[in-house]
Amino acid sequence: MRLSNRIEVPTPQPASHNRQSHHGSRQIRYALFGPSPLIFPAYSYSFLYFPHRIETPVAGVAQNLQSLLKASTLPASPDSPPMAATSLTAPKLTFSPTLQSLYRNLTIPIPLSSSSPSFLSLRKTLPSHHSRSFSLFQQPRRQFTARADSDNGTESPRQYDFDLFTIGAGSGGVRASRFAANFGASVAICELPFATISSDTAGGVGGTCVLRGCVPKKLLVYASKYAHEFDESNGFGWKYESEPKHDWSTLMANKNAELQRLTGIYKNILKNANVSLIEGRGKIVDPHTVNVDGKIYTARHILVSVGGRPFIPDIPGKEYAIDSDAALDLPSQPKKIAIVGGGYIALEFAGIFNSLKSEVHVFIRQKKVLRGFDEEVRDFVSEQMSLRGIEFHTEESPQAIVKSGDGSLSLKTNKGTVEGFSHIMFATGRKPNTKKMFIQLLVSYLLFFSVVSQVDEYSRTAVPSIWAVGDVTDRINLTPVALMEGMALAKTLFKDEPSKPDYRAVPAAVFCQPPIGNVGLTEEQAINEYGDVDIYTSNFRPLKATLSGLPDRVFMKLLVCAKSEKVIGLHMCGEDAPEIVQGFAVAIKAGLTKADFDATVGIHPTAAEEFVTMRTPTRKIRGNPKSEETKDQETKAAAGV
Ligand SMILES: NC(=O)C1=CN([C@@H]2O[C@H](COP(=O)(O)OP(=O)(O)OC[C@H]3O[C@@H](n4cnc5c(N)ncnc54)[C@H](OP(=O)(O)O)[C@@H]3O)[C@@H](O)[C@H]2O)C=CC1
Ligand SMILES: N[C@@H](CCC(=O)N[C@@H](CSSC[C@H](NC(=O)CC[C@H](N)C(=O)O)C(=O)NCC(=O)O)C(=O)NCC(=O)O)C(=O)O
Repeated sequence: MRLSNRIEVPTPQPASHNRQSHHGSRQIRYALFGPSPLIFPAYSYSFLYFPHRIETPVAGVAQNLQSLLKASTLPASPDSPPMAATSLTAPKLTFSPTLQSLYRNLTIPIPLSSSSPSFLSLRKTLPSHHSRSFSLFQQPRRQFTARADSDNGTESPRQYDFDLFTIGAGSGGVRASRFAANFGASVAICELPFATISSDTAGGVGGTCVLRGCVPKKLLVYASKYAHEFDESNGFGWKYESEPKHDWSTLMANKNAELQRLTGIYKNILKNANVSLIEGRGKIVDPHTVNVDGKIYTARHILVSVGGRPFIPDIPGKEYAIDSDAALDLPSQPKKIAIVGGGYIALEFAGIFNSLKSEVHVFIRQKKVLRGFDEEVRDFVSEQMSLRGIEFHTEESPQAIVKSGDGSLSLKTNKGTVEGFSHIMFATGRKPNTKKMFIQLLVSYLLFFSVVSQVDEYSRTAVPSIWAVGDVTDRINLTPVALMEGMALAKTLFKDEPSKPDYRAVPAAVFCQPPIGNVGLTEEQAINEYGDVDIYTSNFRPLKATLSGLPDRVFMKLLVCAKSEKVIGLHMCGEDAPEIVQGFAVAIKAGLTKADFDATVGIHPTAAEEFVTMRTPTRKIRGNPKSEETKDQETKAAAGV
């Protein structure tokens, strides 16, 4: 699509509304419901306004607001980028009673009237050294005069340095930026310099997936899986003169070289897409301004795609613990490791270290691993992992880590103390990486409470010009989902095609050993949602295990809605599960029925063929005792009986 010289923000419309085309500002009125600071966007065409007095209990924020007011008296830079010809009034925010009362409790009165320096007037008043950075990005690309919001329904054109400024060059940020640029927008993206371990000063183009998550993790999974394959090979006649040995430092060096290559590739992807890459930490100054290490950039839209960082609970001795960033880049392989947590990351690393012959203990605070997964899969995977030598400590919560004189670590839990660890890893979830991007001034205040993680269906935050995608938001934290969100946002903003990411039937995998793949509902969810569900399961010894002699098994499960006969959930734990489930996810997404599965010829001999040859339900769940009778009647009626 082409962009005219005047960009209009395609304002997402709720499904029930017809999209309206008009020249006035399309605004979102935010309503705060109840005491919770969740902000729900309610679409309307009224203007947003700032309250006349803003007081804040957050000293830092108040100070920032005061500094802004002070800074606004600085003389305008002679080389400032061209400002809009028409002077602009502040955008107006309509605050709900809850937010208004929040503000009433603030302590320092700060006048913000229409005549006060506003976010939009700030740009004129920046010191010259800030503005100079602009010239770096005066590339020979099309200049767009974006429309600015005004408070009388007429439009005042305003120029920004960029149409889109993205903070964070991970999967979601890169995807949104490069497609926005493809659609004709001028785009900049900022990211911290590369390092294998993230910190307040290091990150790298590529983000979590490429540098500290999916990709290096999968490389370590590949490395470790050989051990199981060596074990399997004996039964097939392979003999080794000596036990194969693994060299951890070779793996780390090769993995890090690949990460260097990939971060370079991602820089090139951005360059080729005409996206300006700015190295440094981005902070939002106001709804249209980003500060990157002291340089100021304005943008019609700001995208927050800063991802997440590992979270370690605050217990004594936590400084001795490592997180997944460190675990991916250890100088030496752990001899004996405790892994706290029973989620994706915990199980994947347990598999890696166990296969590489470290002694692995997993501490989970519940009875089972993988909360939220299908119950049978949860049981099956922990049985299989235990058979491979991992020791699970259930219902044990970490209380402290103690370092002994010999350097070894002990983990104290509610049930006792386990000693002698070379490493203790916490895989206890991840938190949005917003701590240091704060984001000064009122915006930070709003974002702090509404949190970037609370976005609407189009990824819009509480501030209309600020958007967020990927792990920083509280949605499904998976790379392909961030890619989908980034792409949808680029279409919404720059392709005149308002697009909502579709979270139905998102397939997922856990690369533990054996791995898990799933798509659709768990048994529990299926029964809650549909009541009457036919459950097909298969728990079998795969062909490979017959000669390998290893106790490996495979578990597969199909959930079928008894009424519609659609397959509404598909689960597998066993070799190649992620590869197999990716294909079947198409069938689930397309809403195919059990009859469609049955009509598909299997590929023999494969594990995957089981999914099309499960003939008899293992059990039928009937929430409504009459439903079977009703179904029979419907079938008879349809058949004209
Ligand atoms: N293959 C993939 O696609 C991968 C995806 N990811 C993504 O990254 C996200 C983060 O992964 P991960 O860190 O494993 O997070 P998860 O949310 O998957 O798991 C966190 C685990 O830590 C436990 N836990 C949390 N707090 C504490 C505590 N204070 N004490 C003890 N245990 C605690 C949780 O227990 P409880 O259940 O009791 O809350 C849970 O078992 C995942 O949700 C996923 O979206 C990560 C890796 C791979
Ligand atoms: N799936 C294959 C390929 C893996 C792959 O996609 N490798 C990525 C690196 S990490 S993966 C990083 C991730 N890419 C993807 O997830 C690609 C997914 C899919 N191909 C798609 O287009 O949607 C991402 O952050 N994308 C941002 C964006 O695309 O805007 C790559 O770029 N390789 C180039 C090379 O090796 O030379 C495999 O497992 O072997």
